[in-house]
Amino acid sequence: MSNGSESRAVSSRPEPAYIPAMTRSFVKMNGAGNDFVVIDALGAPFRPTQDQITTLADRASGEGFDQLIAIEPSDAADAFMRVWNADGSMVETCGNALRCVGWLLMEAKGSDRVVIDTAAGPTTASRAGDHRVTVDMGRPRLDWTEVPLAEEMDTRGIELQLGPIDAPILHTPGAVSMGNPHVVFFTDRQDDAFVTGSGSLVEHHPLFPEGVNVGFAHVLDRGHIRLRVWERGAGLTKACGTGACAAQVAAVRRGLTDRKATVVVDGGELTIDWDPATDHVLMTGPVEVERTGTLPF
Ligand SMILES: N[C@@H](CCC[C@H](N)C(=O)O)C(=O)O
Repeated sequence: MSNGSESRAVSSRPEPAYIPAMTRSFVKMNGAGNDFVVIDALGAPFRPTQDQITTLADRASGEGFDQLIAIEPSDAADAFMRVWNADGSMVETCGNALRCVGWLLMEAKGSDRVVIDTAAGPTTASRAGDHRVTVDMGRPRLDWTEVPLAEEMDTRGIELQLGPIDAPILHTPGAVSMGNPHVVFFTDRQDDAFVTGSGSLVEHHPLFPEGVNVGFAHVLDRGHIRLRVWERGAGLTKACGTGACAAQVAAVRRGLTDRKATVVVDGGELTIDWDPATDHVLMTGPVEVERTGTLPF
């Protein structure tokens, strides 16, 4: 029969602070086509090198993803979500990943609502149907950079400072932070060559020393925007959640859409509702689990 002194003897053995995982399992997920490798780092720290991330992100030889996501412990929330782009850069947040991580946490906890902390601040995710999640993305920031183009860029400014954009610019472009930085151009030119060429030009422009996500938005009517986004550190993706919020905020500010609109992206649709009562942007969209796997590190 065991007694207190025996158990004390066992627990007093020196133990390592944590036992490093030899391999690590992951869940491959996507939100409207924007895809992620999601790691459970609640029990053991996960700090991949830039080389490991870019190798893993490769769609030909690795698992392939737009962003790598780690779910970490948090004192202030249900979890902390860490985000790396496919190029290995660590960034503030990711809207589509917040829906995926929110869904995973709600499934694990059997709850309908969770709080997820990020480097951009805490967010709340709640169920909005089967494999659908709403995330409260908080208040948009319109003063995130002091460059002359910041809040109300004009077409002449773009020509002078960003180089010619080879497309009709239909409305004044906007700069919006959803915790991460976005510029939004309103144009009906959205072909791959244009989005890739102009997107990479603007992403690396000296006006944006931290880089920027670049949206190309075509307003279809007061309730619909067709959007393609060249993402900082990831290139052209099938969807960008924070980009959809930024496009809708910029469109509302220009009187082009109602406060609630559908943003049509390459991989599906996102509903974006900029609540006038709270000034918060609510994003609703799908969550998909593709498969599970094991990382080699
Ligand atoms: N796909 C994301 C945004 C991911 C980060 C972005 N590329 C950045 O560098 O800020 C989303 O759904 O919001």
